[in-house]
Amino acid sequence: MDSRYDELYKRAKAYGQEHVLKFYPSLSKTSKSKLLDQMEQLDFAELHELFHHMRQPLLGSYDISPMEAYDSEDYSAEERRQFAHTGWDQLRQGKVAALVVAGGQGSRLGHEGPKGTYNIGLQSGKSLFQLQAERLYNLSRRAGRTIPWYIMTSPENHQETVRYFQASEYFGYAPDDIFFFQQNVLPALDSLGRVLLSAKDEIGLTPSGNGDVFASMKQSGALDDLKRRRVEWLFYYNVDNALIRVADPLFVGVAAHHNHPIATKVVEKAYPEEKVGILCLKGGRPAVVEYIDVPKELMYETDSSGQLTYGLGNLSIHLFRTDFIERYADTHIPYHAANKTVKYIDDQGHTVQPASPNAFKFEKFIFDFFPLTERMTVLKVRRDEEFAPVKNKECKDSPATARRLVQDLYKRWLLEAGAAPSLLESRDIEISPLISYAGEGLTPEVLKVLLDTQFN
Ligand SMILES: CC(=O)N[C@H]1[C@@H](OP(=O)(O)O)O[C@H](CO)[C@@H](O)[C@@H]1O
Repeated sequence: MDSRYDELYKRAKAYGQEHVLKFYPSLSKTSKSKLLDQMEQLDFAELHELFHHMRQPLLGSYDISPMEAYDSEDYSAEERRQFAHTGWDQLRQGKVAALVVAGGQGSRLGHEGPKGTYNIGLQSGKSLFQLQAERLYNLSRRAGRTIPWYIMTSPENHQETVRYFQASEYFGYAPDDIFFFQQNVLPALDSLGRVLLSAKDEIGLTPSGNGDVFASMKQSGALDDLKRRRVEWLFYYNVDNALIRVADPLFVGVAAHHNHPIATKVVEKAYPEEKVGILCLKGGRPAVVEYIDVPKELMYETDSSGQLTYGLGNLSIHLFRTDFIERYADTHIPYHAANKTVKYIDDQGHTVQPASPNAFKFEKFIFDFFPLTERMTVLKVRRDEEFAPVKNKECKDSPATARRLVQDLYKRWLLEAGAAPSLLESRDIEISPLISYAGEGLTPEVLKVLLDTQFN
């Protein structure tokens, strides 16, 4: 055995994890060094700490109070104009970039491949990535300046994502203006806190959550790139929202006007059990309580007007000021533990596929950065204009519901632009984001072309 092995064995043993080397003697030379490389990346002390502290409840209902939000529907036409003007100014000056967290696979939707490559079934067959790219392209063209796009993948889908963009010629983007980087990973632990092996020569690793995004940006050079470009606002969003208004100028304008380090968009929850986190104050500071953690009594609590007291749903649409990211990229935010079913290799070397949860996965959540600022801008928007999540194969938040939401919005835009209702009654017309970002620009000429090309 070599000295590298000895050193790592000692390190692992100090934390009761030496079983990961159980099959080492029987491994090939390549497998041996692969396993040792993996071990070198592990922080055994951190894993120990994580396991032994996760049982303490992360939050209780004490300390939580409702939060105030600006309602975009309450803005006058003049205010909207002003905010949009400010936002466009920021875009024109190159002060805005977009960041999509896209580490997930489409497996829950029955799609083999990165979730962003999933097509929700619009006539055009455009993928989620393509819809986003075209919205960004539309804004970039009008701003006279490309909006840099940061794409966080996972080790599982990185190559496929990059290849997909290459094959699509980056949807018209200059490859230099898209920055791919991978999210961090860490091992899953069994009920005794032992690291699980996914093969005799491999430690099972799972993504460490969207809350690690700034750390990953820093490690990958994406943060330096952001600074080099003098970006001031980073528009953060989830890959799975088919109606995402990427880099929305109005939102940027509102955020820049108030100039708190973070701004976020919310919607009124559709029903109390909806699987969205809730925006609130915790100990007087901005926070999100994730849906799995919301205590029942808070979930159903209503105010004197019958509205949910905690009804501000988190859309995963945030703006972060770059100086905030820089300052806090290395700050430790807590891990959330989840009990999951994880396939593993047992001590005899057999593959085990458990029938019930056997392991803990650990994730950081992006919104745990919120309490680091005393105040943030919260903007309530219209759900039917901005939120069409694709999470499940069927029923709620599925491709079918998302597609309906997208088509209904297009229909409203067309009606507002003067299309005859009878024309749209039983048919869907798709509006390319290259033509309209948020319903603008649908002149009679454009309408005519749209109707002609899609009806004939
Ligand atoms: C950790 C995290 O970011 N959770 C977010 C995120 O949920 P997921 O179920 O992880 O997609 O997106 C939701 C909106 O789609 C938001 O309500 C929730 O709080």
